[in-house]
Amino acid sequence: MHRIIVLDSIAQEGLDILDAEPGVEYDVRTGLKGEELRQALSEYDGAILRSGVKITPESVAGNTRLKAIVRAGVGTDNIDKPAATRQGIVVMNTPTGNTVSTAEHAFALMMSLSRNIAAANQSLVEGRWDRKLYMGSQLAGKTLGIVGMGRIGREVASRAKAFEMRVVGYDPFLTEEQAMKLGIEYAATVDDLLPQIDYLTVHTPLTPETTNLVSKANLDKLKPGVRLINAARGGIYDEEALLEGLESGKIGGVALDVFPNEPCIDSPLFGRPNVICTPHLGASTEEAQTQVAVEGIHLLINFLKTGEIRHAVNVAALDPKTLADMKGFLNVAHRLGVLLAQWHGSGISSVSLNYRGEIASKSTQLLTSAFCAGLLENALEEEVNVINAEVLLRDRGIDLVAQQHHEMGSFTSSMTVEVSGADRTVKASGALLGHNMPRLVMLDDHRLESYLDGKLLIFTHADVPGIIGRVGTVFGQHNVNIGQMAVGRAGGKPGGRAVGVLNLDGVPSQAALDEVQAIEAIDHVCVIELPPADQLPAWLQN
Ligand SMILES: NC(=O)c1ccc[n+]([C@@H]2O[C@H](COP(=O)([O-])OP(=O)(O)OC[C@H]3O[C@@H](n4cnc5c(N)ncnc54)[C@H](O)[C@@H]3O)[C@@H](O)[C@H]2O)c1
Ligand SMILES: O=C(O)[C@H](O)COP(=O)(O)O
Repeated sequence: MHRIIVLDSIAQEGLDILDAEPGVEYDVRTGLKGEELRQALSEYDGAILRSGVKITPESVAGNTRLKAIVRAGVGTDNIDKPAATRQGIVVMNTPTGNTVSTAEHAFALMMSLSRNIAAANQSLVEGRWDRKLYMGSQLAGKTLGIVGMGRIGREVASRAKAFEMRVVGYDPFLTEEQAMKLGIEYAATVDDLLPQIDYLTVHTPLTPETTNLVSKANLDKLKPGVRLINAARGGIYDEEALLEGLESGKIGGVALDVFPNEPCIDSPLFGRPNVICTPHLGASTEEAQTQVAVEGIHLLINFLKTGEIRHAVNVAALDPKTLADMKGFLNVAHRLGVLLAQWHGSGISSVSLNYRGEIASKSTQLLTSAFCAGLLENALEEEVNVINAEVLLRDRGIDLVAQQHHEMGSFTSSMTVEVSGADRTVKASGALLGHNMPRLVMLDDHRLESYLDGKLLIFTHADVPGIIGRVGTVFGQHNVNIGQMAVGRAGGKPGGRAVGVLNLDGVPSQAALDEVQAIEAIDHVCVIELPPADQLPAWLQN
């Protein structure tokens, strides 16, 4: 049974899907924070929320159950993504469900500002008929600056064009050619855009670059009387600068839907002339809420039931077909990680992965994560999976490089991993037989073909006659059955170094290992425990 917690109020249509979904149960628990939120999250497999809940590092600390957090909306700035990633939790959003509603809200704010709708309404409510006081300004013929030409920015632009406005856009990913196609003018920088415009609307996330995009320092770049709209994130305009600009008359009006700290019920901007504020209502339409709730719930259910990852903001996407297609090789990658962690031992400082053949054109990023999960999983207290493995590895100062080679080697697909550190470098290659038979096909420079499961005894030795027989005799005497055996020679040539890999049915006693180690041609003996053949890591079990 997958358990889901709904942390914010979402549309009933989303809850209806949960009600009808077999194998899923859910609770709606809104208003949680602090320890109560941490405790609650540890009891569920998935969570869905809007902007009203803050997921901090403390909220997910020690959580070994939660696998996914879905934001029914766009901005995931209320979720500490590095903390979620470290905890192995996928964070997904619903990027398109509220685009049009938010664009319309930005537009509504712009129109309300230009025609004093809110203040004029209030004057009537208060019993005044102030026609002269509320002289407005027409949008047609005016210039609108849009910073952030993503989904919402583009919808605002197309509406502004319909209102016969001249539109100038800036976005680091907007090219002159794209601007032309959108029927807008291109600005190379925000500074180029600011002096030209009568209205400014921002549709970017809050980042170091967009914080205080309008500030006291650049007020003088604006045209007198400019009207500013923000339905993106609080903090993109410096509120002190807005106050100063309104005071001096440099700014003709301000409309805000978002605030640096929400909920915000007290601000020096509230109630001022030429200021309209709404309590983060951009996405609050029935249509948008239905879409984000339905999409968000589907994202959660699909992830929990099939492992499909869509619209993740902290990990690469993974559709069910790719997952099914790569399952066998993910298993190879994971087992190589478990093997090399033990074959190398402590002190790993770098990992280099090489993918060869058909697999090189697939999602090698995911294979790398699967390898890292295997490499770390027995060393770390916390749960390691494909979401957090790479971050946890890099956190430990381990360098990671991966390369793809599309030409085939001896196998249709293979991967080779070299692990170094503490004056030791070890190497292993893995391949897949059929759909689900992982094989070790090279260990250090020794070619071989060994199973990649269960208890292995690996021993390196001089390539001289009699070694295999003597090792077999030792295990026979100690009553440890050998299930399978593979041997390989360095460079494939006789008379040099060689390696033996035995699949054992039981763990050999120390006495048995000592006897093997005492065989003079043998220099290194190591017992390695891999998952049984039919056991997949939890993150690969869907
Ligand atoms: N008020 C609301 O209720 C509401 C609703 C939905 C979205 N939002 C917010 O609106 C914003 C935009 O949403 P979207 O769906 O259009 O996102 P989006 O990802 O489609 O677009 C964001 C755009 O911002 C651009 N950008 C990033 N840094 C920039 C910079 N320094 N200067 C200029 N452009 C920059 C990106 O290149 C991208 O094109 C987000 O912050 C989102 O959280 C608010
Ligand atoms: O980023 C978003 O999607 C908006 O800010 C909407 O937030 P909400 O879902 O809390 O209304």
